[in-house]
Formats: sequence, structure tokens, C-alpha cells
Amino acid sequence: MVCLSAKALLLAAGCLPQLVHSAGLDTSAVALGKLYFGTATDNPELTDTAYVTQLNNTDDFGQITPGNSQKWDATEPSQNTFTFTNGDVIADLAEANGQKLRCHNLVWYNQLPSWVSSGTWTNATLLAAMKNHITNVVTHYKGQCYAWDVVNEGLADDGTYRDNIFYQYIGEAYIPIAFATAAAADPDVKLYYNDYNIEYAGAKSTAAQNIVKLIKSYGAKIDGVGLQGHFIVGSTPSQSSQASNMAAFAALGVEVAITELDIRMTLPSTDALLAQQKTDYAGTVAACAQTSACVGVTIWDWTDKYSWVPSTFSGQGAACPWDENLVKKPAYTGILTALGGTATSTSTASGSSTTTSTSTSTGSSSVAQQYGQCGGSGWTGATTCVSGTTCTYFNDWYSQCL
Ligand SMILES: O[C@@H]1[C@@H](O)[C@H](O[C@@H]2CO[C@@H](O[C@@H]3CO[C@@H](O[C@@H]4CO[C@@H](O)[C@H](O)[C@H]4O)[C@H](O)[C@H]3O)[C@H](O)[C@H]2O)OC[C@H]1O
Repeated sequence: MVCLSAKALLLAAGCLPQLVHSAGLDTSAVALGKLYFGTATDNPELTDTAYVTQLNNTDDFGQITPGNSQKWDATEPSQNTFTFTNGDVIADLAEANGQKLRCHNLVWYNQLPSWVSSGTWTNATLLAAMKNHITNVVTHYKGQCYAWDVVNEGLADDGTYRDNIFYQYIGEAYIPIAFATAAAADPDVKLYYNDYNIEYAGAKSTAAQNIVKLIKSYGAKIDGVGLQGHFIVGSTPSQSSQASNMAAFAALGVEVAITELDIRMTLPSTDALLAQQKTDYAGTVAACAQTSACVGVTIWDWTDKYSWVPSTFSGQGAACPWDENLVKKPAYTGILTALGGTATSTSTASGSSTTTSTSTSTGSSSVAQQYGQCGGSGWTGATTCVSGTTCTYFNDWYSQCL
């Protein structure tokens, strides 16, 4: 009775307190049978204490990816001089937290040091330089990575090979040779081809499937295909198209992962855009959730504060599930619901009229509670509580499984 009175006081004050234990994104993903839910991060952000506190929250993040510090320009700035300092900071953080590390990346046309991109090469010298780079970097991180993105973005959008320096001097063989070199350096790490605009059926996805076949035809190992998932609010491919595309890769005997998910919008953000973003995140994560070959989802950083989007796509941003003040956006709930996770409400600002729908994973069962928050829109649906709890109505617009 005292408890309900306290709640009534808080409700009257226009603020709903956190009331139930929350299972986060990784906990929910693992409960579904996935290996992880994770996020990219980067070294400059690690001086931000509030940021790091959430990055270390293994309830949400069971995996991290270094956004820049394992790339070629970071690891081999001068030929045969290797620098692992920044990459090690993130690898050590993952190890300290017990988070999986997706290692990113070995061979990419972008973020190359000038000695590679502007060097004078022959087939033999570039091949030797590429193999030396892969061998040294993979050996350094041996045993620390769940997976390596061995070749990143080797395709143009029309499905032809990207005309990068490796293709120019080595031809398509640079791809299987890169995979074979990585496998020789660490036979246990998963080896991925990673690209964007291969998340749905089309010429580029077909070409990526052909890369899987090519690598195997050389007798080399490929374990997975990374679907980057840099999407646009309202133009995100449907759940069904993403799931059927994942199935096409799985049919080739490889796993898949969503490796760089973010869903950007033209700024400024509005409630309508945030609601659509929630739907888009939910559909994408649900495609992975329903596909047994999809091992996990990585968002390309978790907060708008450090997203790469505004500096890359002029006038666009707000692409992450947390805003620039590190506050969860509707997208967070969309992801959690898609993962069938146990959800909760956190304190909400007075005057907000958001209706939140949450769910608890009990195999295939779903809705655990629905409510209107802080002057919200009223009771919105039936409640099925997990075993051992019952639906308790506090008033006509708020209920909870207790
Ligand atoms: O600090 C940042 C890093 O975060 C950044 O990481 C890379 C970001 O994504 C990957 O490469 C980009 C993928 O998206 C391409 O643009 C797409 C063009 O087609 C559109 O349909 C699609 O929506 C777009 O996303 C970019 O052109 C790629 O660069 C890459 O794997 C990450 O490493 O790297 C730059 C740093 O400054």
C-alpha cells in the first residue's frame, strides 16, 4: 500500500520511476540464441567517463569493434612498422569486460597509408606487402578476436569488383589470397567478407555470394559475411527482404552478422522520424533474430554523440539508438522488442506522452506489459506476464507484471 502510494506520488509528479529489472540488448540476444549484441567504439571516446560506463555495460554490449584503430593506416603507417597501441586499448577493454571483439579490418581501399595508396607497385610487391600486413596484424591479435573482417568493401554497387589498388595489381585473386593468409596466421578466428548494400537481394549481394564461392574455389576458408547495415530512416530494407538475403548467404555455408548498423535521418530529428527509426531498427534486428545463421548485431557506435554519420553525410545524423546526451531513443526499445527482451521503463521527463510496449522472452511468448507514461495515452493492449508474475493495474493507464 505504501509502495503504491509512492508510485502514485511519482506519477502525479509526472515522472515514472524504473520499476522492473531490465534485460539489456546483449542479454536478450544471447537468450535468443545469438552470440552477441555489440557496438563499435573508438579511442578518442574513451576519455568520456559517462560514455565508457555504458560501453562497459555488458547487459547491453557483449561485443565491441574498434571503429578505426585496427585499420591499415593505424596499424602499419610506414611499411613494415607496426603500431598496435590504440587497437590494443580496445582489445584490452573487451577482454577486461568479457566482451567479444570483432576485428576490423585487414584489406580495404580506404584509410590506407599513403605508402600503400600512392606506392609504386608490381603484382609481386603489392602481394608481398598485403600478405605481410595481414600476417603481422592477425598474428598480433591471435586469440583475441571472434572474427576478422578480412576484406572490406571489395565491390562496387553494381556488383563489379571495386577498382581498388589491390584489384588493379593483383586481380580478384587478392581476395582469396587475403583470406588464406589470415587463416594461416590464426586458424581459429572467423574470417568475414564485409560490405554495405548487400543487406538485400540485388546485383551487389549476388556478387558478394560469388565472392564466398570464389574464396572456397581457391581452397581458402571463409566463415562469414558481414552485412554493414548503414541505413536511412524510412528506406531501410524490410525485415523479410533482409531475412531472405541472409538465407541466401547461409545456403552457401557461411554465417552472417549485421556488423555496422546505424539508421540515419535528415536533421533535425522529429518524433515521427524517431518513431520510424524505431520501426526500422526493430525490423533489421528481427531479421537477424529470426535467422539462425545470423550470429549477432553490432551498431556503429551506440550514441549520436560519437556517430560517424554527421561528418560523412552532410545534414544527416541522429543514427544511433542513444541520443547525444546518452539517453535512450525509441530505437532502443525497438531493438529490445525485436530481441524478445525483458524490458522496463526508465524515468521519463515530465510531459512526455510516449507509449512504450515491452516484452519478455519466454521462448516464443511476447508482451509482458504495455502502458502510457507520464500523462500517456492510456492502456493499450492485453498483457501476458511471465511465469510467477501477475498483471497489476495501478490505475487506468499504467500496469505492470509483478
Ligand atoms: O570514424 C570513422 C569510422 O567510424 C568509419 O568506419 C567505417 C564506416 O562504415 C564503413 O564504410 C562506409 C560504409 O558506408 C559507405 O557509404 C554507403 C554508400 O551507400 C549508401 O547506400 C549507404 O547507405 C552508405 O552507408 C561509406 O562510403 C563507407 O566508407 C566502414 O566499414 C567502416 O570502417 O570510417 C571513417 C572514420 O572516419
